Amino acid sequence: MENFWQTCSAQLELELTPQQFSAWIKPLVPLDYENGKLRIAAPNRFKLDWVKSQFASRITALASQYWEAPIEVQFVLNPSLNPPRARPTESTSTAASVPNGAGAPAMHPADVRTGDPVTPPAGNEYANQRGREQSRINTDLTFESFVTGKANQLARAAAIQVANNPGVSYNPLFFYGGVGLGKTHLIHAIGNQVMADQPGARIRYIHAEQYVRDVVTAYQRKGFDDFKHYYHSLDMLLIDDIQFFGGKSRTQEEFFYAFEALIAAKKQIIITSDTYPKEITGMDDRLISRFDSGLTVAIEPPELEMRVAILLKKAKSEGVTLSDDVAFFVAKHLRSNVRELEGALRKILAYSRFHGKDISIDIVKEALKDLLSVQNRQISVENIQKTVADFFNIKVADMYSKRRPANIARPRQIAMYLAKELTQKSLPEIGELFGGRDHTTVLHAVRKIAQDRTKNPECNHELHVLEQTLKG
Ligand SMILES: Nc1ncnc2c1ncn2[C@@H]1O[C@H](COP(=O)(O)OP(=O)(O)OP(=O)(O)O)[C@@H](O)[C@H]1O
Repeated sequence: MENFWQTCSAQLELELTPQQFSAWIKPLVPLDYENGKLRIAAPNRFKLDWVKSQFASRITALASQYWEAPIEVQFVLNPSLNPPRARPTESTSTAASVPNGAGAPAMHPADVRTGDPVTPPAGNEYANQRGREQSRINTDLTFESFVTGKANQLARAAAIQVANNPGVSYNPLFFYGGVGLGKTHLIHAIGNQVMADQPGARIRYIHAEQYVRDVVTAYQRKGFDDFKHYYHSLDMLLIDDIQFFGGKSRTQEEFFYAFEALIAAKKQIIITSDTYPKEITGMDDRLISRFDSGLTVAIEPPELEMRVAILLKKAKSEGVTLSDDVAFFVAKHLRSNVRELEGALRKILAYSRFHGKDISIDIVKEALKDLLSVQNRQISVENIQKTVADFFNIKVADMYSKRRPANIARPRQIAMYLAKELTQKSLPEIGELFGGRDHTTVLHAVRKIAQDRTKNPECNHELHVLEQTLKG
């Protein structure tokens, strides 16, 4: 029983973020195991419900693997583990002076990904966390832990510039790019540096969804004065995934006032979004034009070498040395984003530890079986041809035809480029699949589109949309 729990927690520690592990798994206590039934105690109802909904199936799978038999896992409440403490009530919280975050008694579990505290703070804990909570900066997300490559070097340079001269150089600074490419990481890195340089600065990181919730709360409590006072008096506002404001006019209006006040006072604003300002749907034009009034920088999906560097660095920070061939194998197969790479690495480490085997390509194939088969299934040249043809409204047959009008030739070149980027096929193989074309034709297409992509934001955006569609 004890042995099982040690193995199981070691495994989960690898699979989860440190915050998740210490918030949800560490407080659990295994009670007993009998006739295929395992009982695990959670310290309170909140944790019990969350663990049940999020981790029960994983713990059950690990238990079944350990005992090599189907196991029923029961989660029970064990209040003696942690006597109930008084939760902060609204009157003891700072809801009025600090919207949501610090004021809300219970943090939404979704905030785990943003690095916000995951447990509802109580009593002294609450008081101790206040300073950190008010900025919500995740101290792990720094420039040092951010790997740079072609895909993000411009964004990083702009971030460093702004961190060195907040409110002066580019205001607002607007980062856009697909999911899991490091936008959140980069804005926390700026926040961390400014906090270190100016410990008294009033900095606030907030996810746009939380900002929307704050507006709703202010509305319900008739607390807009406090809301305005708080946001308008910040020294730096970092707002993540602003596309969530789309279609929410009251939120946009409040944000507009905050934006104007902060910019006028030369306070730095940094914004991230999954797309560039003009493409955000349901966003007021006056906000769009303001978003674009400082510096707008894209973060691209990482190239192969950068993916390898990220894997090596992340493995090293877990105390594991990954061989180059393993890192290249993973990086070649998982191309979409850094979050996916991190998840894959966690799986590999957990798998190798659980089975007591060194990490090799075979172990990686086993550990990532599901992930790799999904990738292989999704991205075939045929799939790319169909997706690109649909996107440009041409016939799939035009992908193989000899016709060369521009409205067909360009989508065909784009499809060839994507085939090279997203599949393992060689240039001659791709040529063959595009109506028996020579490999030099494919090479020309790949180079041309790669070049266009760096020069033409419109083209880059099209490719971005296509890549996201293909990766599902
Ligand atoms: N260049 C990088 N170097 C090191 N780690 C990175 C890099 N880019 C991203 N990461 C890591 O990948 C994970 C996802 O990154 P992040 O949350 O910043 O993505 P995002 O672009 O904000 O995505 P979303 O749009 O989904 O919010 C994080 O754990 C982050 O630390």
